[in-house]
Amino acid sequence: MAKDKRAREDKQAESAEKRQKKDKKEKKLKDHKEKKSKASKKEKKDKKREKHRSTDKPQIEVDSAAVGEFLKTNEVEIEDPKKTSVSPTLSFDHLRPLVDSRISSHLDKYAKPTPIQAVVWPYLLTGRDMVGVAETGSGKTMAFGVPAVEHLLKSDSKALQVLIISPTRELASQIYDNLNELTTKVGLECVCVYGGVSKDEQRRAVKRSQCVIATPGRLIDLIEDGSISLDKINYLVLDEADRMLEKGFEEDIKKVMKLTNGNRQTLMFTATWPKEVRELAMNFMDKPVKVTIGQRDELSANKRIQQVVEVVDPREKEQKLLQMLRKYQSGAKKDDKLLIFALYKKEAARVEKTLTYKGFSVAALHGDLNQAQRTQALQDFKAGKHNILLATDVAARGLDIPNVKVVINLTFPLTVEDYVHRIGRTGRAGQTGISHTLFTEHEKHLAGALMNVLRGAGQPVPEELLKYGSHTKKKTHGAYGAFFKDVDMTKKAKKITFD
Ligand SMILES: Nc1ncnc2c1ncn2[C@@H]1O[C@H](COP(=O)(O)OP(=O)(O)OP(=O)(O)O)[C@@H](O)[C@H]1O
Repeated sequence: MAKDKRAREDKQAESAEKRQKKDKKEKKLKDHKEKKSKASKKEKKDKKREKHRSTDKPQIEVDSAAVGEFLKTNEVEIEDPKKTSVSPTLSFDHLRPLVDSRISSHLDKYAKPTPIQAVVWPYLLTGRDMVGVAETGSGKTMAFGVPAVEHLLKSDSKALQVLIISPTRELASQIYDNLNELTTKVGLECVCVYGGVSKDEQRRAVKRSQCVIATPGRLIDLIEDGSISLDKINYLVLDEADRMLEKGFEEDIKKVMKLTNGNRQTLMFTATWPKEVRELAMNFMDKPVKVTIGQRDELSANKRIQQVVEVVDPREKEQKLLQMLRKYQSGAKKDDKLLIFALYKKEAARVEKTLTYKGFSVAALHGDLNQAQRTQALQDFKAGKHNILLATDVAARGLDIPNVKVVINLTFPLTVEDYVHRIGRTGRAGQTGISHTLFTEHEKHLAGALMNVLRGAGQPVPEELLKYGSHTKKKTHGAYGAFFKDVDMTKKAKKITFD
């Protein structure tokens, strides 16, 4: 009996083992099939993506010696994991065969592409993901804007496909103005979506647009109330990308990215690209080309800006400010445009009052003002109605205000990246400019990083700055992202309102 039982058990064990082996084999086969089908789906997707993006017009042969010279003089660095061979569009003649004639004719107002435009256009027009780093005022808006419009023209769909995200309302509005000229010309529509103003018109415009320029807060509001859908977005730009990836915006960006088309082309543009945000950036891109103009991976300022740094006692700052204003707006320079940066909203409001009282013509731009006041201040400064603008870091990035001759840093910003952006409001599009910075012991932890920027741009380092040593406090991921954030002031207060 026992023998029979054991034999039965042996048989059962044997068939269980056989079944297990069979299951294993079947699972392996199934996995293999799934993998294969996934790979072929991806291949098809990639092919479709390339086909959709690639240009079929013949490219003009570019003189390789001229290209070599161009890359060298402009200190161009290109890191391309796919090692694609493309020639920069050194002139608009090189661009013309690659884009719709209405786009190239729109650019006729310029003599030639700026270096960042020349290098990134050929890559972007073939659908590559991109990190583009180039100095302030070097034409990055059109660097991503021209391929965006060409991308839309190549598409058969009239759906919302291009999304450009910016950290501030004023910058979103400026990008909109730039792109709207171009999209109107080619029969497409753009919409600008930002907080502080009514949503109704934005909702209506979204319905008929192919391109949206947005600040993250209002964009998410419109997504949540069902007024905007991102599932067809297949060309996405983060302008001021390092700021957009900082704490404060990071979660919003992650949310937005998830809702866009998985097949999307992703672009990140900025003048400063700190190491702290690079890893996060890579999560959103597929083998991006990285183009750097004149930076060599270091934080660097526009070399056409003369940088003056004065180390002062914090109590002397306002006195010094008055001296500077007299100096920079004297005689023939009396109508020169001057931008003063404060760090805090209250500080900006107080100094504006003092200067107005002393007879200066000042406009103010900071987060304690409502959107209408902010827009008016910027407009008045641009139009020359006021020749001084007193602002917080809401105006530090991206704003392209013609003829700002001098930038004054009354209070040093929280990071040296912000310093580079602030002073970059002058010396734009090939012009020169002056920045004058008051530096106090409160900022001594930034002295080392500031000295590096000064040296990198061939600017003098004041003796008094040296006394703080070259100690550089490492920038933390959330250093300023949490400090500045545009919030919708029409919304009930459920978020903390930063400047
Ligand atoms: N090819 C060109 N030639 C001359 N000027 C140009 C060209 N392309 C753009 N510009 C002008 O250069 C100025 C600066 O451009 P833009 O605002 O795009 O700079 P940016 O690189 O984005 O600067 P920031 O880093 O401060 O945001 C604008 O006034 C723009 O009209």
